[in-house]
Amino acid sequence: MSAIRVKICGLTRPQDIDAVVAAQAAYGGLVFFPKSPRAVSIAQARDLSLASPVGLARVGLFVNPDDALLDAVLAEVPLDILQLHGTESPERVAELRARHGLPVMKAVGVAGPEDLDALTTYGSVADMLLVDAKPPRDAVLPGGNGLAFDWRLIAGRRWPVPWMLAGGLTPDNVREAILLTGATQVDVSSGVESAPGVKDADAIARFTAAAKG
Ligand SMILES: O=C(O)c1ccccc1N[C@@H]1O[C@H](COP(=O)(O)O)[C@@H](O)[C@H]1O
Repeated sequence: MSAIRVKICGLTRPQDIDAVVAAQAAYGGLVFFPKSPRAVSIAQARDLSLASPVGLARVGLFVNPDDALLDAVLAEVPLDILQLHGTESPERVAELRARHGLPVMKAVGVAGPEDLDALTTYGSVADMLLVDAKPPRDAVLPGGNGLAFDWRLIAGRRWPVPWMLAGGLTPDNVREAILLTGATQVDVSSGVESAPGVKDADAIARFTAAAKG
């Protein structure tokens, strides 16, 4: 069996959970960022979380969340991992990890070699790293833009914690990305959609099959 673990991010409907489970993805992501076309309400997220089978890790994606938002979500929605996709400092990552008792995956945007130091810094406070493309300066979303970075920048790089590769991955390029970077975990959002915010079950199946080789 392949050791590659796949995260499908931005699930909004019960049939998305079915597709993720059928494709044997390891993680399902729920987006708590109102500007995203994939944003879910707390009620929606609760239903999706409760419909997730044991074995599918439920990841809550937040962008610079304040304590009130996290408290409101976590009071209602069972989550297994917090994904921080904003400009949270290392101190804030450590604080949220301790405060909520959940593993934290910190996203770090990469565009050039100068961005790699941040991975080392966050690798000492987070439980997992998400190595994503740095968003364009004028982007509305800090992720989920379907934008890839130059994978050669991290080829063969390792950090003290597990990590996932993200950014512009698709069923057509994920295998090459894995082979080039050595990633054992991959994350996708827009690359498995038929329209912004609408997941495509067939694309999810093709993505996971390609990732797992
Ligand atoms: O998916 C979103 O809408 C989103 C919003 C805000 C921050 C991050 C978001 N998604 C994450 O971005 C990466 C890459 O996405 P894509 O595959 O390039 O579309 C992925 O890690 C998502 O978890």
